[in-house]
Amino acid sequence: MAPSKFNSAGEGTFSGPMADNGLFNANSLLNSEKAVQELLERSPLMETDDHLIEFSEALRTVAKALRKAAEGKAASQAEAAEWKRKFELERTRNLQLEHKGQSPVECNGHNNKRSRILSPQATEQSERCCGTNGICSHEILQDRDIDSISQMASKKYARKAPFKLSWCCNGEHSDRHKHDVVSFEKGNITTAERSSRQISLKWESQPQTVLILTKPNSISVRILCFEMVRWLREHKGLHIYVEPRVRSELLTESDYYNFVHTWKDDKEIMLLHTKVDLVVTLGGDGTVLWAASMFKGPVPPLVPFSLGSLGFMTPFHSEHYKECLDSVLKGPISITLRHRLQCHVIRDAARNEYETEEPILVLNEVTIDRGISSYLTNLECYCDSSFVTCVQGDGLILSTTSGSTAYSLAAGGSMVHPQVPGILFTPICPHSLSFRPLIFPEYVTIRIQVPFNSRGHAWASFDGKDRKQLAAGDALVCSMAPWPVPTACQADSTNDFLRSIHDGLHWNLRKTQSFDGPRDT
Ligand SMILES: NC(=O)c1ccc[n+]([C@@H]2O[C@H](COP(=O)([O-])OP(=O)(O)OC[C@H]3O[C@@H](n4cnc5c(N)ncnc54)[C@H](O)[C@@H]3O)[C@@H](O)[C@H]2O)c1
Ligand SMILES: Nc1ncnc2c1ncn2[C@@H]1O[C@H](COP(=O)(O)OP(=O)(O)OP(=O)(O)O)[C@@H](O)[C@H]1O
Repeated sequence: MAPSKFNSAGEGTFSGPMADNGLFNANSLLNSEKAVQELLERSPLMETDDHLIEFSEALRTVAKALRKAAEGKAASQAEAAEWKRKFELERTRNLQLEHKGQSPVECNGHNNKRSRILSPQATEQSERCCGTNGICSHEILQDRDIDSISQMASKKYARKAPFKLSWCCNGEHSDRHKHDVVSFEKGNITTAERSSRQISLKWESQPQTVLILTKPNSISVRILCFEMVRWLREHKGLHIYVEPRVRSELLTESDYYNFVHTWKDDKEIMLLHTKVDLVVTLGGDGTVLWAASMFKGPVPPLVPFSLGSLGFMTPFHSEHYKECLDSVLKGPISITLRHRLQCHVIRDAARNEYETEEPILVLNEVTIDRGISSYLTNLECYCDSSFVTCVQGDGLILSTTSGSTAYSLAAGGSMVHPQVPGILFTPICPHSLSFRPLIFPEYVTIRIQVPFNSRGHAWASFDGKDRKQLAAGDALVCSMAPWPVPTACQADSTNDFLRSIHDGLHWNLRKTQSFDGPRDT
């Protein structure tokens, strides 16, 4: 019987009596007399074991040597990379100083033969980076040998292909170089600004006019409004605007409130931002959304007082309204620039785009859903000129980062800090297991198209209001609006955001694990 190459466990065995590594194939040896003979003639088993031990020892030594060599190589590569990095840093810094017309900073090393002029700033820098007795990269990198490396490097640097960066806006290339955002001096791309950072508002002259917007049908809001109007007039001497409804309420209360201004029509509302220094809201998040919706263009700074149940965007407590308003009117105040989305509904029936519908600005989100239709929505989504996906489900939310804690969150979108510029793309009940939410950068334009073969209509709603029907062939085009909503912070943007997700949503609240129990020894 021919010996099998595999044993019953599926492991490979050797077909010959003696395998390459010196191990025996027991089956073939037992089945062959010749093999037994051979075995007897060969060295005893004991001796073979000794050889094996010797061989494995030798292998271990070789492996050790190889490992040592590899470790040594990795260490020297890391060291070389570190020196290269320091060298590049130093060279860039010197080039920048040369560019500004200053001589490069030199360190005052103890054994340095070259004469070096040290500015107090440079000495301070040297002491900070290496201590008075240490060796620092500045010192070593400016020795003669390194100078020649530097010359070589600058020769190499001169061969680097030059380039320019330009910015593309709405499909058109602009030659304007955004040096304020990204610099690209001599082939090195560096980001200067990554986002709008924490913004502080400082009044250059005393605010004169305040608009107070209130949640309707709330007694506590009405009482606070009466009180606040009187205080702002008597203690701050401010002009006060309120909605026509509120003015009637004030006048019903007393003729005293005759000084309060209001408006008659939409035309006057359009001009409000030119008259009003500050907007105060008394209500919940809905009142902030309401206030934002009144301004179709620039929005004055908003001071939102919390008189609702949740209050993600309302960090000020109404009990302390005098202290809060005092400090806001004095300034400076930290503000959160809340980006808005600008939405256009484009009707297939219209002769040209933007013909009939005014753009709508949203602070939270625009939602396209199936409304009362019982059919699955079918929405084709494009980002600039690229096809994104087809939404088949209950609908889609295009949200700002401020709105990330509202409907988008309920639909599974991520929470995003409101200062992050971006557009959240969150499906509502998608009929697909793999449809995860996306976040697009702020410069894109998103187009949601109801296909011509759609079974039902879709409905768009803007910050939960103003529902508009979208028929087959209609589209909604959405991009970042140029007018954000500046809201005053209680502390700062990040602190307020974290406080709202902790207090409002009880985010990641869990009982702390007790100290006693199993632990690592
Ligand atoms: N399933 C949901 O979670 C759901 C459904 C519909 C609408 N909404 C949200 O309601 C908003 C309209 O608010 P409203 O007060 O006029 O209606 P509303 O009175 O129905 O209140 C909706 C709730 O959403 C909260 N909210 C609003 N904006 C928020 C934000 N940016 N972050 C966290 N929570 C926020 C409000 O405080 C309120 O508790 C819509 O823009 C939408 O985001 C949520
Ligand atoms: N000045 C206003 N005029 C008309 N409607 C308003 C005005 N202010 C707020 N609203 C609407 O009233 C509704 C409730 O407002 P808001 O969310 O501020 O109060 P709330 O529901 O008590 O607060 P919360 O949602 O935190 O519980 C919202 O739909 C909002 O759009």
